Amino acid sequence: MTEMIKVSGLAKHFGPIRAVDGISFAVARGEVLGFLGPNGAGKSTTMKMITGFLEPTGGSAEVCGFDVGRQPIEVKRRIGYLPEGAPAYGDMTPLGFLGFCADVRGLKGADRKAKIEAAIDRTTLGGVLYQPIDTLSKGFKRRVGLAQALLHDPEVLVLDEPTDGLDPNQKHEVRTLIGSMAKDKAIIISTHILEEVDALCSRAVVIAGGQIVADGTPAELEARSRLHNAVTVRLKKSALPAARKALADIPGAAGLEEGDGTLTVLAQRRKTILPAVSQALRDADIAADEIRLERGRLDEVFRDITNPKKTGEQG
Ligand SMILES: Nc1ncnc2c1ncn2[C@@H]1O[C@H](COP(=O)(O)OP(=O)(O)OP(=O)(O)O)[C@@H](O)[C@H]1O
Repeated sequence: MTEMIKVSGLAKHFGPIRAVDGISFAVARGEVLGFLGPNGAGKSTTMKMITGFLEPTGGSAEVCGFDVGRQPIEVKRRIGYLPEGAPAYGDMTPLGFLGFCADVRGLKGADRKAKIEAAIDRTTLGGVLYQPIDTLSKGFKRRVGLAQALLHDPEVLVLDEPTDGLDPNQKHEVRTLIGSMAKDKAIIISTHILEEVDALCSRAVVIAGGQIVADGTPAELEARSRLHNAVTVRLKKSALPAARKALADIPGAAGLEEGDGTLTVLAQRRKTILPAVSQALRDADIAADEIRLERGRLDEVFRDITNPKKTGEQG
């Protein structure tokens, strides 16, 4: 596993505010790391330090083996950054802006032309190349920001809320684009959207109050959910009382919850209860409309681990 991004004890304090408070993690080639956290958790500040836009108060960040503080040019050559809100020069056209970015990056001649064309292609900007960026829709503005980040085909991408404010189709397009690039790059995206983590990320780091509170695959995080391995049974209302009785004493169960026409049998950690639930219903001659095994819910886990006042069952 090649580590492309390595963050060690990184910290940023703004006076008394500990925006980032000593975080460490690494991202390998082929990984899409989802950076998750509530507002003000420190996601953007961390990204600004990894990309060299903000100097850390403590700790260090490395990109492709180069230290962000000591070797900033080497780092900037290898990194593409979409800052929060995808800022660009509004009176430039996308073509003018990408040309400007190519010049700043020192691209020349045929290589410059080919890289601009490739970035336009990947972000489907062809139809708006000559329209001032200020007059573009939010979705197209975001694509201009992405095109700028991809322009030099960097090995590392840091994308701050790349799908924020986009409509569902645009979100899907941007996710597909990021997914298509994942194989040979290391990518960090920050997001509030948990389904994005499921759809796109191989790993999620959850940050709250400037500190890492969870780090694992989406499946590992879902396994920390109260609902992980629970079984939900949908029934006709008339069958509910009998089902409640039949499901009251399942081996390995941790409780029974009732929803609208559903009963959910919670499972004790690492216990499989689906066969026993099906058997109990059969034994009582109860026909269920649906029996569903729950994977666990990322949103529930996220709320639990980022809200210290609430105590959830955590592994
Ligand atoms: N330049 C600054 N001066 C003072 N405080 C700052 C500065 N930049 C960020 N902060 C504070 O640092 C904390 C972390 O902010 P940051 O923008 O990194 O959070 P975030 O996780 O990206 O939040 P969001 O999801 O809302 O974008 C917040 O309390 C914020 O107010």
